[in-house]
Amino acid sequence: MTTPPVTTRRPFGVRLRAAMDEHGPLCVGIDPHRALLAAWDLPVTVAGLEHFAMTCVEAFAARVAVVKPQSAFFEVFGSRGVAVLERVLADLRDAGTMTILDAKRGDIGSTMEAYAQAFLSDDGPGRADALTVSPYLGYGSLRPALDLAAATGRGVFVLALTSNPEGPEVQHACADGRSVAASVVAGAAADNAAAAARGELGHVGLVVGATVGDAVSRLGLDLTASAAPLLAPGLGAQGAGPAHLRAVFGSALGQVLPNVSRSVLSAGPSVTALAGAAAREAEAVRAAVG
Ligand SMILES: O=C(O)c1cc(=O)[nH]c(=O)n1[C@@H]1O[C@H](COP(=O)(O)O)[C@@H](O)[C@H]1O
Repeated sequence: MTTPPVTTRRPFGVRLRAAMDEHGPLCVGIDPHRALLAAWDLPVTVAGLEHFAMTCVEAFAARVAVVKPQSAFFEVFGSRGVAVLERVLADLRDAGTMTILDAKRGDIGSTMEAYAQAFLSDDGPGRADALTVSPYLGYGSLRPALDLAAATGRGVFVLALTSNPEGPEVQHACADGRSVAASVVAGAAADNAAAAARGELGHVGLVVGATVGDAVSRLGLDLTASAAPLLAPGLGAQGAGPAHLRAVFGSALGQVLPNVSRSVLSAGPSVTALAGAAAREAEAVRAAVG
């Protein structure tokens, strides 16, 4: 049996709550789409990627609660792109800004252990404050990531109701009288029980898109009791707005961390314009969830 690491870092949910209170509950994505590189007059090369990503770091570090780099847009450039991603994470860490690495990992437990080491351990090269993970090999297969996150003061965001139109065919499906999404929420609630008892957010977050309409109530998901931070993508480019949040999340509104990527990034390449767009979005979501 391996000895769990000892951390002096405060629990993820506590740190996230403090960041949301300080800056407003907003996560800004760094998603260097080819079209955005072109719109910023940058070449679709590693140098263009690096310029884009470092401009985002300058604009958002110490200004927003959380920054979420999307791994795919770095991986597409190969190992040099991944090196840029690691620099983004390191610079945000140095600035004291929380990060969610959006890599949506999920595999059998023994492989999940390696993903956990890579992204959630204190010496992982791609370490972030939290990692997005996919539960479709079974919630329990995520155990190495769930436990290492807890031990190192980090978190995970487990896909529950994703923002894309194809999600419901899997996530609304029922077995033994409950939906797949409900079983994911139940798993998070069990892992967050101690934090819930302290009145804190837990280390196991859930992804619930701002685009899912009435699915939370229709499927009977008790998000409030789960004490899960709720990452809510879908604002802006995917059609949802801050005004949709109340209807989607109801009494769990205080746990919601909305994400925006393209709609803020399209304000670039000016650092001032990017920071301004993020500040306006943070104000809009604070007003909507407050
Ligand atoms: O896990 C995610 O962040 C995520 C889950 C989901 O259900 N939907 C979703 O859009 N995302 C991510 O959130 C970001 C949304 O980007 P925009 O649509 O440009 O705001 C992308 O990086 C997506 O990969």
